Amino acid sequence: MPRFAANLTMMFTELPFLDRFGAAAAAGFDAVEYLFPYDFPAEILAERLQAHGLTQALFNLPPGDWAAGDRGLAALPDRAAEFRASIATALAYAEATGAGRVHVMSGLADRNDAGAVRAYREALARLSDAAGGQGREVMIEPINPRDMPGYFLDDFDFAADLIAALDLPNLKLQFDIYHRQILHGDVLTGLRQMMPLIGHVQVASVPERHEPGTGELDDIRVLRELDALGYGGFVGCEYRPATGTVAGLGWLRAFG
Ligand SMILES: O=C(O)C(=O)[C@@H](O)CO
Ligand SMILES: [Mg+2]
Repeated sequence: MPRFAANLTMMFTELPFLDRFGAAAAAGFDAVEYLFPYDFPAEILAERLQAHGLTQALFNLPPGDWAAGDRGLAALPDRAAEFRASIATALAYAEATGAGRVHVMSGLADRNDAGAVRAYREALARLSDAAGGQGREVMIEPINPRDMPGYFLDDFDFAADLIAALDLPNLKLQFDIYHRQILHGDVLTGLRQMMPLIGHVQVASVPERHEPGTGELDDIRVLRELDALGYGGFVGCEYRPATGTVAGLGWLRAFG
């Protein structure tokens, strides 16, 4: 059975960020993920994790200036120096929090631009090498253009082909079921084909991005397939609760 990680960027938003750790543990989670840890000292986050017996499943590298519209740096040739600096920042947080994997966002760029593709490949090789030295994995995640217009990595096959071509032992696919359904559909076949490449899974209903099982797809059936495929990693609950976070956790009971 996969282990479910509460996504503290989207869940428990009724509470201040640092209080979400305890709330997630009280709700039965033993792992958490979130977009970015950088607003808080790493030691404070580590203390929250330890106090509540939580595992840090994943977080993202610094994405550039999010408020100004940046959505990652990896495929941006003119931001390469900033990207290199962001590796050290992210890995210091990963070490302090014990996160076994980090997600690197590509940025907004044209996937048909050879310069962007070259920068992306170089960035992934550099990051994977640095993270691998600490025993950590690196995730890349295709994101749908409705949520993130202009995002470079917007195709699962492109991501899978790139991972295969780069052949880096710790570079993996972040398979977000929500993005997969919007981008391509054919979710079960995608999972079956790409399972050897998958290092992290996330789930939300389509199209509202609410609790699993409340949208157009039988998310519970999809999650059971993960089990059948022998997936033993984390599933990040990256959804916006429709009403309250705890009130909306009924779907988790299907998994005991
Ligand atoms: O949006 C998603 O889906 C994510 O997993 C984030 O890490 C990137 O915005
Ligand atoms: Mg996601």
